[in-house]
Amino acid sequence: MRTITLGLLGLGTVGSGVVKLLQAQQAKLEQTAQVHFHLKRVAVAHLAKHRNDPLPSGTTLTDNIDDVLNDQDIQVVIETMGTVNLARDVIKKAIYRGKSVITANKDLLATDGPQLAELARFRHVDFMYEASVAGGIPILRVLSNSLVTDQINQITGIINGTANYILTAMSSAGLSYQDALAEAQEKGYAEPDPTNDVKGIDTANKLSILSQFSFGRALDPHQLTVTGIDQVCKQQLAAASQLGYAVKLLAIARRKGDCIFTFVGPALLPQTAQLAQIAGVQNAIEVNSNALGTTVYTGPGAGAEPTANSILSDLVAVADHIMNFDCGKEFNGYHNHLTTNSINDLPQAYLAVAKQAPPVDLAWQKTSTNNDRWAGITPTLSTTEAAALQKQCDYPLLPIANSWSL
Ligand SMILES: NC(=O)C1=CN([C@@H]2O[C@H](COP(=O)(O)OP(=O)(O)OC[C@H]3O[C@@H](n4cnc5c(N)ncnc54)[C@H](OP(=O)(O)O)[C@@H]3O)[C@@H](O)[C@H]2O)C=CC1
Ligand SMILES: N[C@@H](CC=O)C(=O)O
Repeated sequence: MRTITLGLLGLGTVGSGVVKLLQAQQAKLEQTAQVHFHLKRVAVAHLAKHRNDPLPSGTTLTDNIDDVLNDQDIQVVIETMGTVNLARDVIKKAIYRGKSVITANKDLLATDGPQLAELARFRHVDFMYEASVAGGIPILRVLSNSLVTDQINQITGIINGTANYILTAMSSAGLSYQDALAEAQEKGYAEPDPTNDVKGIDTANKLSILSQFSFGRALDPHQLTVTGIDQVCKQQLAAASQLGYAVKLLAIARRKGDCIFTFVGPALLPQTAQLAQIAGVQNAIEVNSNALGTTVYTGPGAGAEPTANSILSDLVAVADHIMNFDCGKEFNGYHNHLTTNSINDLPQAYLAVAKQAPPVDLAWQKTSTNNDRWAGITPTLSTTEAAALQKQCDYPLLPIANSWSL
């Protein structure tokens, strides 16, 4: 059996998951791919750090990334370090040296994905990143393979495990925001710096990748209007629940003609909606398309083994291409010229929470009181009307998902 030699960059939550699963599923992997995988080198930042699991025999640990890049035996580099600038440099070098690359680094993909994909195509190597969106859910392959002949109209996702874990823990277990975040960090769901998780930036980065696979157009995350969950408080969650809604950090991209309308932020879903049931670290992506109608893909959105599983599914695909001298095809070769717009600018309904009752001239659909606070679901408001109402509320207005008309 032929051997494919691997190099791994990073041995944290995801990297150690890769090593563990590679060992545990070695026999099945080798039978499926008809290849023996040899993990030759693993690069880390801190050589002396205590590691729970020993590396397989024949694998060496280094704190010099060049040991991996300069090793001519290594055909596939798996990048699980994170960071943008260092990872970009390293991945470019690996590609230039004829190595295929697998990464879970959505921050890098959101900024440099198209350029790196182009470079890999030019150098006839593979560049794959199934694990970059929704951890263990194989959503990118579903979009690029299974739905290739379907026309996608809208994708709606809960695609940050940390944020969903925090919102669930705050609303169901009554945890404080800080305690819920600490739990998500301890379980390895959060990024080393969780700012991107809680501020919606990680969600925006993943939506950019999903949009590329759904509509052939990656989004520029810097041009998206993005709101996080760091301002969502228990009073809003309780009010939403009393009124029959759940608050979720949603990513939405909807195609209308030649435009993609986007939304990234906390929003209310009716408690009966399928996405409202997604709890803890689970993620979900609802796809609305012409041929299939509505399909929903759910699973763990973060964590060592789910993410490693997605990385190793990429490895099987890369191995197949190496064996068949067929590397260099784009992971998703669909490209379209589309403009973008923000759903936030459309008239929509909101959850408003205020100390005093709101102006009586608005036809409130539902109201309730919550301790000393008043809460209600507004009718559809223009952005000007919403801004005026916001001045009377002590918490940010939260939009009702899909109340906008497009
Ligand atoms: N955690 C998750 O559930 C998911 C994470 N991802 C992505 O996967 C990537 C890794 O995340 P995660 O495993 O959580 O991160 P961790 O912080 O747990 O691990 C990072 C690893 O990279 C190593 N590293 C950092 N800098 C360098 C360097 N300069 N040279 C060599 N090694 C270095 C660290 O070494 P050392 O151990 O010595 O400190 C560590 O082993 C990120 O891009 C993240 O966004 C994607 C999906 C899910
Ligand atoms: N921090 C991320 C990890 C996976 O991408 C998350 O919580 O979803």
